[in-house]
Amino acid sequence: MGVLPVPAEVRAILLDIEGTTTPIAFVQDTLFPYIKDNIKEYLRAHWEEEECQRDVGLLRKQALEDSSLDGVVPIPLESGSGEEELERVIQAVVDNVRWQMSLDRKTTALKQLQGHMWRAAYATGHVKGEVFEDVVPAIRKWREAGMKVYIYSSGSVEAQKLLFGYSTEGDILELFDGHFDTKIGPKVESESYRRIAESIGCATNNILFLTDVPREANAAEEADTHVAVVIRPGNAGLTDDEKSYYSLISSFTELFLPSST
Ligand SMILES: CSCCC(=O)C(=O)COP(=O)(O)O
Ligand SMILES: [Mg+2]
Repeated sequence: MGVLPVPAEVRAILLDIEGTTTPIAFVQDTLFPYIKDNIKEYLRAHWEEEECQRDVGLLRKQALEDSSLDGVVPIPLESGSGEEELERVIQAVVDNVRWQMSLDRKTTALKQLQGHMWRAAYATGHVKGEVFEDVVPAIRKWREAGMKVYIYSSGSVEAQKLLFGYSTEGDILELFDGHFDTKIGPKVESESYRRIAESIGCATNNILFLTDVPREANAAEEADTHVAVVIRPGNAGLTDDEKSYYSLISSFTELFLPSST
């Protein structure tokens, strides 16, 4: 096992979810199929609700922005009433969501709807959020050492709170000082890390960001944030250059805080 010393100026640890706190397989094989299998029924059941209409409105706007992309599915406005017309619009939403998911897009519109759909899956006990076994004990130790701990995931803040609120380790939301999603900006843009630092009330170099995705690490580093790339079972492989360039950890226990004993 390696040891990665955390620079003394780091005051906050910012965590990615998929591939970092949580197996990619849980997201790909449990969470995403739940959306694909249940979306049509969900839309039929919740269509009249304000939240559902807001989600559809966001998806429609995103589809317009995506209009130059290959395979995009536009979402028409309902013209008139009647079951057939409703089914036509719902089918367009279903096809749009399936198209976005086939490309693993991280649009806020898609992530908002997914977060709302997972609510029932977690609340009924159908799904429990998976976290790697080193995650909870390591975060507890970091917090005891005075470190702040935040989440930054493409999954919506609501989806993040469900995953950790209904996790295999119980409700572990108390471990986090705050949550960020794509509303602050995409994870592959350095400006997002500057905004996060501003929101936390620290400098970008007071933050250590842990992620499985080198493009995200690169964006954070451009903003002068410390980074380490996390290697977990099931994560995408790294190139030799990435392996030699980035600090790597395969467990949170490998982080060594200056004040740890
Ligand atoms: C918050 S659970 C859902 C995860 C998700 O939808 C996703 O896109 C994961 O992205 P991440 O930024 O955590 O790698
Ligand atoms: Mg990730």
